[in-house]
Amino acid sequence: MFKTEICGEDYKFLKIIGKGGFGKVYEVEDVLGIKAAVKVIKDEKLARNEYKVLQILEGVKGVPRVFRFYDKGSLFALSMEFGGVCIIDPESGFDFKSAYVLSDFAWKSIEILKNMHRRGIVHNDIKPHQFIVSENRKLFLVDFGFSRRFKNGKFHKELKVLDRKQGNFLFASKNCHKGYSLSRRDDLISLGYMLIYLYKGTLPWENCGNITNPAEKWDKAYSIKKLKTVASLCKGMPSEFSKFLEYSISLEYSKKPDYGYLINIFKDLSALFSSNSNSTNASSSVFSTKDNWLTQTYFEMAATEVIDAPGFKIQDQVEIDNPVGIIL
Ligand SMILES: Nc1ncnc2c1ncn2[C@@H]1O[C@H](COP(=O)(O)OP(=O)(O)OP(=O)(O)O)[C@@H](O)[C@H]1O
Repeated sequence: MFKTEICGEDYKFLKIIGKGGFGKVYEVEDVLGIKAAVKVIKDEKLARNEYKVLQILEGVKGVPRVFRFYDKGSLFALSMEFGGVCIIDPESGFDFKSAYVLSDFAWKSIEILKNMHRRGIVHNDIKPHQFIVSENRKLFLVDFGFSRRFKNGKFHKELKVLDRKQGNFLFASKNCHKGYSLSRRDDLISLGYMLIYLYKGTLPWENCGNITNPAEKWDKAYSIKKLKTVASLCKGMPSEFSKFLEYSISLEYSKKPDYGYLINIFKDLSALFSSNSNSTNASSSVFSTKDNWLTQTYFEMAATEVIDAPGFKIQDQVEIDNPVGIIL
């Protein structure tokens, strides 16, 4: 239960919006009725890490602004900008089987990762639950508990082999299974698996989730991942998705990804579906004609709205030139 002792009189509790492995996230509102999210965490190190990372990422479009850190001895909390609902929550209303929605989501997620990486941070736990969307379709990435700096000053950190796995077995890269320290490529690979999952609703190693022993679960999932080619994973999807995953997997540990190339892959694909009624004749289309209908609806979306909270300076919002489904 959300206790007033955690945030004093700063917020009124509205509801629980997330129960993760490490704590709970609450939807709250301040005295002015402005919503915020409060994440309560038991593990001090994780909580402080997330707060620090969010401070480093202050102003990055698509990352919630962090307001305060609360230290209550045995419980820690951080208050941040309220992002909305998870993209896979039925309430969000997204149909990721639509080429327009999926490719629009893809390039905007890559844009968030690009801007986060530019600040020297890798997320390390990319999965659908970490993407949330506001009522006005602003897309946010959350949960920076496992995030790390990948550089020491100017130089990329050296690759280490760790004796632990981190993140989620479903979306973890094969590098993660090998115990390698994670870098920019791994955020992209996890996003690649995630795009397939969003479209197909499953991944071939999903059943491993039934294995109760964590080490066995990870090992079994890895053995299946090793056998699956990118082509077989992306079968039935536009070739852009396999291009993205192939490229991300091919990256060396410390190589800076060509984000522009990746963003354009999906911008071009989404443009195919948003431009005109010929969209379903597009060579890469394997999607249904209802994409045209979706395009019409999505084009009516309002431009980016600045969500602000008292005591916080308004960040400059970088305009996106074409009005699209999900706003960064
Ligand atoms: N700023 C936010 N605004 C709105 N909802 C949020 C926000 N931050 C988190 N949530 C919701 O709470 C859920 C859990 O948050 P988060 O992933 O940060 O917690 P966690 O304990 O690390 O979870 P897990 O162990 O599953 O990774 C998210 O999936 C999201 O639905």
